[in-house]
Amino acid sequence: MDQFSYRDGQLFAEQVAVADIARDFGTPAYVYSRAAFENHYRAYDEALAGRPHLVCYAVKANSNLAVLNVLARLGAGFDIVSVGELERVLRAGGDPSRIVFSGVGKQPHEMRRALEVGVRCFNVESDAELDRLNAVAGDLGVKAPVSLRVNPDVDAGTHPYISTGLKENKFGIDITDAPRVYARAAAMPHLDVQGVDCHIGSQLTTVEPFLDALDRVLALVDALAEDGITIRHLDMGGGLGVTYDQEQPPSPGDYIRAMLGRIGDRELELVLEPGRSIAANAGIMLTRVEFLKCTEHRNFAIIDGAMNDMIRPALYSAWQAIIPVQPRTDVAEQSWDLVGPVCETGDFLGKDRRLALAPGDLLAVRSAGAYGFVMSSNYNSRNRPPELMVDGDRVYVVRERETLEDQLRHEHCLPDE
Ligand SMILES: Cc1ncc(COP(=O)(O)O)c(C=O)c1O
Ligand SMILES: N[C@@H](CCCC[NH3+])C(=O)O
Repeated sequence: MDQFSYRDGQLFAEQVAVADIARDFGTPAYVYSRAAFENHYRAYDEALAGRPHLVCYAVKANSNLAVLNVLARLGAGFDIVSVGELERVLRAGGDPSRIVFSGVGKQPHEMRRALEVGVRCFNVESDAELDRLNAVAGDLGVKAPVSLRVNPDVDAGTHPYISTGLKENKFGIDITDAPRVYARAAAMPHLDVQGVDCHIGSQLTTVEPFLDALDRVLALVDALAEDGITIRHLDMGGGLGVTYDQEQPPSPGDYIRAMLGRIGDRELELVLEPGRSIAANAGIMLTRVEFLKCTEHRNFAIIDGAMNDMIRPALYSAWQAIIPVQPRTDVAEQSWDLVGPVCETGDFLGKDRRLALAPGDLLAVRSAGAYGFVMSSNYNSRNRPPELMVDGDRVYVVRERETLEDQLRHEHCLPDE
């Protein structure tokens, strides 16, 4: 069920009129739905009920403490890529034994902290990282639980910037080289080989690339068993896409059932790292029209949200739906480019959108819960927007709007001569 829908001619977030949120908290602003986060997480957890599994929400998609806390309360695991994400999960009440640590460039201090708190597993991406982890674990006198992230060389059929499972990508260990690296890992005194991991890309809208990758990974698991290396868990990463426009990705249930069919009766715990499919459609970004500027060539609606607030359109030419909060019928629909105040031609949130607009109108950029606020910046010295979470008929400020003082706090002029 969509938690952002029209009622009585205006957009609601759960039980709250979005226009009231704009009145009370200003724009631009990110608005999340607690129920949407919960429903999206449960779709994974329920499809895996009855067999060993761990759904590790990919923190990078939206790392707000309230989001992590809502998911932690449901018993979620977490996929992290930095010690910063680790500390966020811990502060939000996440269970360290349900955390997997991914990422190509883990620092020794990050490994140490993760070992101290007892994360579930490190997803290791290179020989050199194995050596580093073995040394750090040795210093602490512990054994580090390890999975190798393999690169299965499959085409995820997604945007090149968010495809990660091809040979030419920086991620993972070439699957053909994996048996050698597993043998090395198994011989290291401070490592405990537990699993295999792969993540082939993001915003995948069909199951075939996942199944191609899975077939290759299962062949590896079977070959390792013959070499005496037992793999206990299989982490298939994240990557399931969402509907931004007309895409029709499989539901988490269909995607999971397809994978379980291939896994068959192998005794493997299934670990998943969904980010976008839990967070994207649990949020909108609210923005207001400042000016309408029509030229001979284009119609620009200049809005108060910009590329610094949401960079996906500028970075990937990503398309996200932009809808009126209070649709109007007193002016004609026209084609508008929705552009922000930042001094870049690439500062747009949408182009050629058919909308009936007047200055002061509120717009909602949909599917903004993932890779939205987390990728925001202070470019042009703009304060980042607040994050608000709706829960039923209540709205909570889960991150305050930044102030100029927040931005300047860490900067210093040179001392006087
Ligand atoms: C290792 C890893 N796991 C999980 C994710 C989450 O992916 P998504 O948001 O597409 O589910 C990513 C990002 O693509 C990733 O790099
Ligand atoms: N940030 C990207 C996805 C990257 C996925 C992270 N591995 C997006 O907005 O689509």
